[in-house]
Amino acid sequence: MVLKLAVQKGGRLHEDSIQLLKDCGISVKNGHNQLKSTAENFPLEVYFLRDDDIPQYVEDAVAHIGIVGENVLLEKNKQVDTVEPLGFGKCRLSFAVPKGETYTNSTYLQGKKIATSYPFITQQFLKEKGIQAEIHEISGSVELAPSIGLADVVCDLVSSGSTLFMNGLKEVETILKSQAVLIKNKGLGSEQQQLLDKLLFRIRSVRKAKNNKYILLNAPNEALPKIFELLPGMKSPTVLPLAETGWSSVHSVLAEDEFWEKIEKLKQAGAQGILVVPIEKMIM
Ligand SMILES: Nc1ncnc2c1ncn2[C@@H]1O[C@H](COP(=O)(O)OP(=O)(O)OP(=O)(O)O)[C@@H](O)[C@H]1O
Ligand SMILES: O=P(O)(O)OC[C@H]1O[C@H](OP(=O)(O)OP(=O)(O)O)[C@H](O)[C@@H]1O
Ligand SMILES: [Mg+2]
Repeated sequence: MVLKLAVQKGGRLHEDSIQLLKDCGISVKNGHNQLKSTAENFPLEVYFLRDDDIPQYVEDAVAHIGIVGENVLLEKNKQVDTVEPLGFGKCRLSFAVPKGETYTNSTYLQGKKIATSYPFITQQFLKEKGIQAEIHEISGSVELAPSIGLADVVCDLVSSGSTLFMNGLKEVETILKSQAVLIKNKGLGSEQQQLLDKLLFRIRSVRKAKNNKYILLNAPNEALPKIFELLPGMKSPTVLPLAETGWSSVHSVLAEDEFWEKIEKLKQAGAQGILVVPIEKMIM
């Protein structure tokens, strides 16, 4: 019994997908042009595919699970379950217009010609807003469309915005925020579900660890109550006496997103010699 996983063959999600497996202790070798690989130390078979095909493969149970962007998942509109967001491949699907244009709201799009690789999502948005527009589907280099007279507007993926900028366009409306997600077939057997649960446990431990830091600091004992308030830790902070009397070392875990704010407050409360180290795995 193996779990079959579909990942992107190349492109934006490939490396992060393989790295995630690696962080989960699963090594997958994929040589050049190799489209299938078996993990060495987990009952996992990996298929390397165009991302567009992944939802269909998972719906059909050719692959039990897959890693794909939410943008592709929504566009393909297949019957699969989303299991877990994976925190990479973050981007948004937005309308963009030539930078000299004035766009106040979506009524601007009425009667316009829109170039996109996401005709289904774009059409849904227009329908919700009651707008009639012409959608011109193209599979790549969408940002070029206005400058060569193919369209008035584009609806495409944006991350840093540099592709839009380089093509004289400006982002005017975001219709979807996306990241890579783990999807699964709706009718998984119990053995595959068990393997998926095992994999998911590892993925969650890895992701939790990435979102947290281990913090060590020294503080005078009278500052400890204030410091405990700032550092609840996984259960409660670890406190060890320092060789110098009246001082302690405090160890705890801190969420990445509240990191800088907390560090300031800890310093104000009397913390010194603060060390922050990455956590490799975090099992709750
Ligand atoms: N600029 C970006 N920053 C971050 N994530 C992105 C960016 N562009 C795309 N993505 C995400 O990565 C996914 C794959 O993007 P990529 O450009 O590699 O797709 P593709 O060219 O369609 O590849 P394929 O050859 O597999 O069809 C997208 O569907 C999206 O979820
Ligand atoms: O806002 P930015 O950071 O510039 O990123 C946006 C660009 O990234 C993606 O294309 P990608 O570079 O993956 O090439 P592709 O269109 O050939 O897949 C997307 O289709 C945009 O063109
Ligand atoms: Mg694709």
